[in-house]
Amino acid sequence: MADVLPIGPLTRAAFAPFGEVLETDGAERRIINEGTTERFHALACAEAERGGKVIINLFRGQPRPFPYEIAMMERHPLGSQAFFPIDNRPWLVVVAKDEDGRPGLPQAFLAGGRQGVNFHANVWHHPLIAIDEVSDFLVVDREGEGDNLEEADYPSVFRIERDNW
Ligand SMILES: NC(=O)N[C@@H](O)C(=O)O
Ligand code: NI
Repeated sequence: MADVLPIGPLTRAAFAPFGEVLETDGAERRIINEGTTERFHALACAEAERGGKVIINLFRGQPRPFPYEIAMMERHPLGSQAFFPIDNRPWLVVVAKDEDGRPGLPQAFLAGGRQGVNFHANVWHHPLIAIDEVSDFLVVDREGEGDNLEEADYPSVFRIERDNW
């Protein structure tokens, strides 16, 4: 019987061990362009180790079927990876602490439609989980030499129920 994962709200404090939450609340706000624009400054810094370059992508995520099974995690040792939803729809973020080179217990967060995340380099996370509809995301991550993808399967799956948030 798969363990059902609790799903918590995405907050800066809860997500701090894994990276930053990208949102306007609590951000450094600068008024620019003769007062016509608010700049929410430096929400996170992109990392691109070993001479890699930071690239900007669009991801179009197919909605995951629920109940959804978390059976694996991945991480990017050489760079960070940031996701920001374009369609203003909620999505799921699943991360885990490292335990001797393997992902520990998954931690699931429900992200709002105006909340993004920046996974720090080498942080275990599940690949993009879109909910209910095809969803587009702006993604900032690293391109360059070296193997920037490490994957790990869990010995048993964890389940995410649709009515669990
Ligand atoms: N593979 C890829 O570019 N995407 C994953 O890293 C992901 O976290 O979705
Ligand atoms: Ni990734």
